[in-house]
Amino acid sequence: MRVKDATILIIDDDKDVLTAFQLLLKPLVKEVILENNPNNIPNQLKEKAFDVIFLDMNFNALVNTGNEGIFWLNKIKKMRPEAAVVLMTAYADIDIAIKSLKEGASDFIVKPWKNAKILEAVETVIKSKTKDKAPQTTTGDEFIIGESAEMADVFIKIKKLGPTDANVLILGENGTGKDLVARALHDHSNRSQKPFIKVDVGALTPSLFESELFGYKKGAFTDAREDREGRFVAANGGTLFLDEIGNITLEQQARLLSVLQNRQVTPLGSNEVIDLDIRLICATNVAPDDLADEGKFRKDLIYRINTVDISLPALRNRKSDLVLLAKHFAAQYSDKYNKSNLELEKDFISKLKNHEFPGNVRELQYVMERAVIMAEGSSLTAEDLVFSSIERSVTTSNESDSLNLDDVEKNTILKVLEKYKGNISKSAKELGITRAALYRRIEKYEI
Ligand SMILES: Nc1ncnc2c1ncn2[C@@H]1O[C@H](COP(=O)(O)OP(=O)(O)OP(=O)(O)O)[C@@H](O)[C@H]1O
Repeated sequence: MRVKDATILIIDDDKDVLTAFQLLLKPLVKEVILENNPNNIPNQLKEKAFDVIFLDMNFNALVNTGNEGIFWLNKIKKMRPEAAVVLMTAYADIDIAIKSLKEGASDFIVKPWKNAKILEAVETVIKSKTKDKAPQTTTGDEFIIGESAEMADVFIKIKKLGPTDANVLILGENGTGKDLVARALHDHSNRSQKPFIKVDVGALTPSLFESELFGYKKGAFTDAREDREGRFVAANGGTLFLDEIGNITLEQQARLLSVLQNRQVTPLGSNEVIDLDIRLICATNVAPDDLADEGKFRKDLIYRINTVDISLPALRNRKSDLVLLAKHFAAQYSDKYNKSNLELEKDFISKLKNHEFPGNVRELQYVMERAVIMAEGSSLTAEDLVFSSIERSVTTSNESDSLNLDDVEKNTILKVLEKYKGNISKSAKELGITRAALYRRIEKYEI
């Protein structure tokens, strides 16, 4: 469909906004309908099919929760699922706006907006409506590969959140691409020309935590032979990426919180207070449920670092990306090792799909590098695909070709052991057998 054939509904209780929309869109589209009372939305929808609906998030100036926008969004999607809804939001409500994308909104624009942004939103949603039925092949960032619906969601968030200064918490298992996403957020921000500083806070000892992050003055402690700038100050003007944030002690959390609250840091042994202007991105492989455990993690810190979160899906939960990524790495390593671009044979792909990839994309990357190095012929066959004992193949029983009972039992045990990271008690409980019975089977199957 073309923009000039579009029928557009604008819902906002501010008459000036409605007039501005009308002046802008009327000459460009088929019809613009204005509505200043959200309670009339059902009637409007009964009368006409709209292609695009611009919906204000807050109608009552006194209650700025944005929930009213979500309420009306749900109503519209129920009555007219085919209509593309673009939410209009204040900057402070950006996290609610992001949530609205999950609830079915097609896009959102942040107030105050430029006319170009509105036109861009109309064009984008009309374009995506036109190719709605085509398979999704979004590759949001040049280096982040993925065409699954889960990754499309991630790309939208990178694009939307990048230019804001919102604190982002990236969640995901090891090797799912948290580093890449942090970098992409920085690259999409206005700070992209400024420093991007990464600190693996989970790996810092208690004494290093302070000196590394806050810096120190010469003589502040025995080994402080000269002044050293902390990572907070190094990131000033740019982005600070704190990785493995779920692994720091409660005491370290308190120190971090006070810096983030005050937006100031004092190097060890110094009286000088340094103002900070940083965008904070944090990442963790700790599951959200565990982060909610107040014995391990301060709620106030979680709130501060997590204006919005981005969850990266495990590779085993987005099999449609698996082959795409495997081909990408095959090409990359064929190039690196001066081999002609190695194709993936069918048996290679099916072996790949039967693996659980507990190490996610990083594991796939290693496996592909090894396969390319070992390959003899002009294509990759199942024989070239070797999972090391660390990344042991955990073939799910229902995906396995074998219906042999022993194989099924062995695979189930492997899967459960993997799930509980080798914890015998928890695994035995899940399998419904005693610890001794589990040990006997581990011995029997040489696990
Ligand atoms: N979607 C993707 N497209 C291309 N490469 C990817 C993708 N996801 C991850 N990778 C690659 O996989 C490797 C691991 O990614 P990354 O270091 O970002 O993961 P991580 O979640 O930060 O891991 P960890 O929790 O262990 O730090 C990197 O080499 C990265 O380039």
